[in-house]
Amino acid sequence: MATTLVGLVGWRGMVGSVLMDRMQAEGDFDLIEPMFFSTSNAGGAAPSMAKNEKTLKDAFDLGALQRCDIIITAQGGDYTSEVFPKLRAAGWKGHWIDAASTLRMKDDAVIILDPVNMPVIKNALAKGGRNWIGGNCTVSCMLMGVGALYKAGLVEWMSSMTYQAASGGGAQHMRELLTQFGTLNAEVRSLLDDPKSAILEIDRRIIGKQRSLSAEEVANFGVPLGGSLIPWIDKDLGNGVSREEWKGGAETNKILGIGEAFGTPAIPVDGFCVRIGAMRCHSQALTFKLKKDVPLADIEAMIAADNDWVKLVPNTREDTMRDLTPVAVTGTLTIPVGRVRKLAMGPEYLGAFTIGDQLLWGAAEPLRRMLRIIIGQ
Ligand SMILES: NC(=O)C1=CN([C@@H]2O[C@H](COP(=O)(O)OP(=O)(O)OC[C@H]3O[C@@H](n4cnc5c(N)ncnc54)[C@H](OP(=O)(O)O)[C@@H]3O)[C@@H](O)[C@H]2O)C=CC1
Ligand SMILES: N[C@@H](CC(=O)OP(=O)(O)O)C(=O)O
Repeated sequence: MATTLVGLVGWRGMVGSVLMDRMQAEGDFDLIEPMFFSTSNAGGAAPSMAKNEKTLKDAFDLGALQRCDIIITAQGGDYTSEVFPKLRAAGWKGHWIDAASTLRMKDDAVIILDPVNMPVIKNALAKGGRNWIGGNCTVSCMLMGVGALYKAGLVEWMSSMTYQAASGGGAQHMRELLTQFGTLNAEVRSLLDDPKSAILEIDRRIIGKQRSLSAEEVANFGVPLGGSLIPWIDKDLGNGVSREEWKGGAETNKILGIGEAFGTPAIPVDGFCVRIGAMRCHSQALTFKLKKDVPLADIEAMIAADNDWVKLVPNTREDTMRDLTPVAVTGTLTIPVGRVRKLAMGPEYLGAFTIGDQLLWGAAEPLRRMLRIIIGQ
């Protein structure tokens, strides 16, 4: 059988680079013939993973794209909006695997997170599905951690309070955060060097600096993030809900194959999404109302056994501080779930805290795994 020709668009961006690393680490390139595309450097040299197609193709060249059996894109929503409809209109029947949110809620698209929703993916594949979209990073990381409770039909509702990293906004946001930290540090460096300096003077200078950062210094986030937080992520839907918060409910249900579109009642999922000064891990505090009182040990066992990446962190101070932080999780596929305990509201109320690297399970990993599912490896 001819090797599957896979078009790669957005491979040098932040999500794309993580995707390339993972594909190389897992030997995915051994199974495919890659064709690399660019929106800015068509004709340039393709990266070292190229085999027969050694030059970059124009990412807007429908003819070149149509040659591909599968296209994986991490180029962004604008690219998807521009190219995808034209490709389908031109009769292209290949598989489209996409990191952007543009197509997620379309009826003919599946949000891919196979350790959680393999049955939904398999069912769509059997029916001829061809549009496979990575989920919102916060939702994907949450479901990798506590999907077991949903699969067991135990969740009446869930509320999540998130602590989302700068990387969710893109590379420039990560740079801006670090630049702000540097500016703030420089503002009080001499006072920090002097152990006898007054902390309230340091505090006064820091807030003064934060409030006077130039427009350039907050160009990406809009307001200071270093030493602060921003309780709004993504667009304002006009009803008091941010688009990131809306995705929590809409995407969780769609991933699980429940809700109106599937003829079953949706599970209410809601909360507040907050940007904090972490680099690339999204953390979230979860509150569940369970349908019944389940012993804590059974809940812990269910979570721990759900998939190969989830890691139950014992609810102790020491374990939490060692294993349940963005610093511990960054760059790994491990999804720790800790602080699991019954809440004071009653035996059906469960609390948990989970963290995921939003560029791995939150973006790149589901895409390369979908490629493997399609090619049957
Ligand atoms: N950031 C995130 O956390 C997540 C992002 N996504 C989605 O993934 C998509 C891409 O996001 P992200 O990877 O952050 O975007 P980037 O801005 O890092 O990359 C997007 C494209 O920008 C071009 N580009 C221009 N200058 C540079 C440069 N200096 N270095 C690298 N690339 C450059 C590249 O295209 P070219 O090579 O053609 O010039 C690249 O493919 C978005 O749709 C986003 O919604 C999904 C989940 C999480
Ligand atoms: N909105 C997420 C990142 C992201 O790209 O999400 P989505 O793939 O749903 O657009 C964040 O800012 O943390």
